[in-house]
Amino acid sequence: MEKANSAKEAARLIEDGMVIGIGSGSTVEIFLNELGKRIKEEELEIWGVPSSYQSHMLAVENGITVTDLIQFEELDLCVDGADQVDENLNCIKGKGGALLREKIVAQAAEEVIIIVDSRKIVDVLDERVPVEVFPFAYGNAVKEIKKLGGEAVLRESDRKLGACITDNGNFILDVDFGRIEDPEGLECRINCIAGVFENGIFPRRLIDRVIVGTKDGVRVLRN
Ligand SMILES: O=C(CO)[C@H](O)[C@H](O)COP(=O)(O)O
Repeated sequence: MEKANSAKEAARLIEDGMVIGIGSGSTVEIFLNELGKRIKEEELEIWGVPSSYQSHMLAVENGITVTDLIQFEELDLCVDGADQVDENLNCIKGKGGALLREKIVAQAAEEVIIIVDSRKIVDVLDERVPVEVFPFAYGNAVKEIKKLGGEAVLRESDRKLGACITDNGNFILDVDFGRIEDPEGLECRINCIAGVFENGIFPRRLIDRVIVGTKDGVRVLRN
């Protein structure tokens, strides 16, 4: 499986004593399970700041000492998945609804590594952009996003009635902007809307390396 190849390669890069940012999603889950095997076999001590309850629980299960950005203001490395990546290393993230904390741990890290399978690489980003919004700001945020050329849809929960609520108690809007020619500019414009906490555009300035899983191994894109 392609994503397993990228996750395993990232797990090999972790060194004893590192403090890492932990993204979220199914590829990160494979990464954590692989890292867990190394922690057990090689008796490594790894500290981690998880970006969601999902990765928090997986980190604990795999022997990572969970910590936070109060204890450490800088992380050695951050490993995370993505929903789309262009050849310049701009990414869209947030299908799992964890984008706010994911962007915080990415910014706190000295190096950010994205792990994906090859189907996620595109010429120009065009995936819907998740935007985490304070519920009180919902209607105004939809209107302001329209002015930026986006059609916003409230993400609904498939397990209960109504809105999907993030780990931080907020709404997620999934926004169709069509082709995104200026990811960095759009990222900033969305974040200027009152009540928006963060959005899923992770521009290339945040990303150092993308490990793309292929059928036979990996291909590495560097910034
Ligand atoms: O951004 C994310 C969660 O908020 C995930 O990293 C992204 O959705 C990729 O997930 P997966 O590895 O399951 O395809």
